[in-house]
Amino acid sequence: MPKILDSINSPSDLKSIDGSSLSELAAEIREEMVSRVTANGGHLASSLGVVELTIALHRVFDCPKDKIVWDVGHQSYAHKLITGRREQFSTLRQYGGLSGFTCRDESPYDAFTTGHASTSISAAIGMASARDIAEESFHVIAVIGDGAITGGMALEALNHAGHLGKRLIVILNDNGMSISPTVGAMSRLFSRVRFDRRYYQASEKSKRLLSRFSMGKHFWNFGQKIKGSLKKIIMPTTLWEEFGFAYSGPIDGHNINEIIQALEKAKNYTHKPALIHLVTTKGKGYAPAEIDAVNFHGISPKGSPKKNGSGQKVPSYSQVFAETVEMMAKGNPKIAVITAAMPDGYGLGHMQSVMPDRIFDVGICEQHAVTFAAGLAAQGMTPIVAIYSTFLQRAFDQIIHDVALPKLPVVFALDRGGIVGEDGKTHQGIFDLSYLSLIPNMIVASPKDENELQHLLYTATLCGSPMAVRYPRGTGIGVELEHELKEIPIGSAETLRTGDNAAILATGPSVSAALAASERLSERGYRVAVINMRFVKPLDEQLILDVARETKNIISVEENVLSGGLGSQIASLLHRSDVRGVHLKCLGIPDEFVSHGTQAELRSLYHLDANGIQTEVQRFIEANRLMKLDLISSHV
Ligand SMILES: Cc1ncc(C[n+]2csc(CCOP(=O)(O)OP(=O)(O)O)c2C)c(N)n1
Ligand SMILES: CC(=O)[C@@H](O)[C@H](O)COP(=O)(O)O
Ligand SMILES: [Mg+2]
Repeated sequence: MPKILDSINSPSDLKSIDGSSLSELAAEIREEMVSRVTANGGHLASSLGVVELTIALHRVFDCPKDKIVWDVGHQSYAHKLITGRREQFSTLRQYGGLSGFTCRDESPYDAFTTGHASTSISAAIGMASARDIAEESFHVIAVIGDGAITGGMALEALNHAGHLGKRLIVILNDNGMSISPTVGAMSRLFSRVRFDRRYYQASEKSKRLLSRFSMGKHFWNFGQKIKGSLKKIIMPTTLWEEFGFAYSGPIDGHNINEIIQALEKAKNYTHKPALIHLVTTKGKGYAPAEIDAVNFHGISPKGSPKKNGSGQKVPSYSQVFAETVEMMAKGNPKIAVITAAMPDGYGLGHMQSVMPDRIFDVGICEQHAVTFAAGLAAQGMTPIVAIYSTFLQRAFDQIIHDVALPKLPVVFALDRGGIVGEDGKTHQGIFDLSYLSLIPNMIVASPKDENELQHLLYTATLCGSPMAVRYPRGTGIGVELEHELKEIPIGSAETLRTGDNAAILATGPSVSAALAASERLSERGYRVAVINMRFVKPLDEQLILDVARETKNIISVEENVLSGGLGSQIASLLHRSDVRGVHLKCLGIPDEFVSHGTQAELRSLYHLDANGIQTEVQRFIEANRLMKLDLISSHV
């Protein structure tokens, strides 16, 4: 039987189908998402939860003239399917394929480029303000989850929106979940509204009462008063109305007709922003995701786990981080861990269950997380801030002003440093070595393997300065984990292989790739040293200058932008040390955003895998040899 979805090539096709077929369409969209995402990986549960909302939005509004801003954008799969990208949907998150988030370059229906949380309301107010200045008349709708709305930016934006009083619709998609269950006082308030049957009943009763009183203005006012006092009994403050929004909810977010009615009503608020509170189920319609929304938030394509030399499963860097931190916290009562809504990504579930008072999940609030950690450190604690490399960008000033300037000993554990893969441009952790190294008092380290990760974390808790340890997404390289934690001298590099033709100075996961490249080069007669630059700041200056003088050919390798990273710091060292006749080649990410694809594909693209490094080093040595020969012959 032909599918309704196959006939939807744009939102106008959706508008032309009969209202009674919309539930069937929702089921088809879910089927398509489940089959593709379980095969290729991606963010499944969030997208499943907003299928009815997406259909309702595209029925009621006229995109791309009207603007829908999806917060984070990880829930936009149904939107992509409806807005002309159905045929490319199988390429989602693959190299050259569709992005996993909304992206202005990808489609005119993607009003805003997203990936990081809590931006939607700010962007939507900006669009609404531009519209009003230009005297245009489209609608702007921000769709934000109960997790993302706890982010500082969202709260700042609500404050601004209430002040401006512009026409704008905010849809709160409340499913009780961030990646893990949503935390915080706001989420407590939402769950009271969600689960308090009295509120539903009270609002139903007040609706009936109001309809009776609707004959005259006097009665209408009286009815509003009753409604107001009922709300006050159940919700101590009518939060949204106090913020200056017209509030409607809670609404069943899986009932298309109810959503459509609420949207139609919200369209008519012309001098005030409107907020619609939808209650949805994360993972809706796919039992495994409804039961386990945490693990179905984002899923990987099926793959077999990597094994180490003795056939055991190789742990991920995140697992090693979590085990090390828990072990250190057991022996040191000063250690506390702070996560910004990512306990699962960091593997902190076990520690949360056995030491709940030593882990603080602050919600999607990276800026607050950092200054909160500074407060802990100011009182003698040793806080470990566990924030992915890309999300820590949010807290740049907090790192400088609240941590580094007073030299508070805060440990930053940056998971997902370097190339992360399928999440793409918004999520690659390729700026951290630069943005952290430029900050005075900051120590920046990156382990060559999972064993060194645990030692560097231990070192960070002892060093008495702010220190960042950045490590990659995925499994370790399969080395044995030493049982005793060791302190590594700050700023010390490590020579892993000697050689006098060239020296590769690599950091993080690039070290093992450099070792493999050097081994292959030795088979071709090249003697190439490999140095593990486990500290990017401070650099082991003496070792670098020694190998530079000996080999004359230095190649730096890092999964970071070239600007301000390891290579540029080595260049600056060579320059200020006045070392003559040394050639330097820097491998890393050029001045561009790195798209989505597998980590292997992207490393290969930027010549950051063993093959790429081998080719680059060989070419570099040969070019410099030729140059030397040229110089000699021109002198003869
Ligand atoms: C600044 C930032 N911090 C953390 C994340 C990681 N993250 C992505 S989605 C998400 C949960 C969002 O929850 P919610 O907004 O309620 O959406 P839901 O998945 O429940 O639909 C988190 C923590 C992010 N994308 N951006
Ligand atoms: C949408 C988002 O920001 C997160 O879900 C992120 O994709 C998680 O990344 P990991 O899968 O690497 O934990
Ligand atoms: Mg949510």
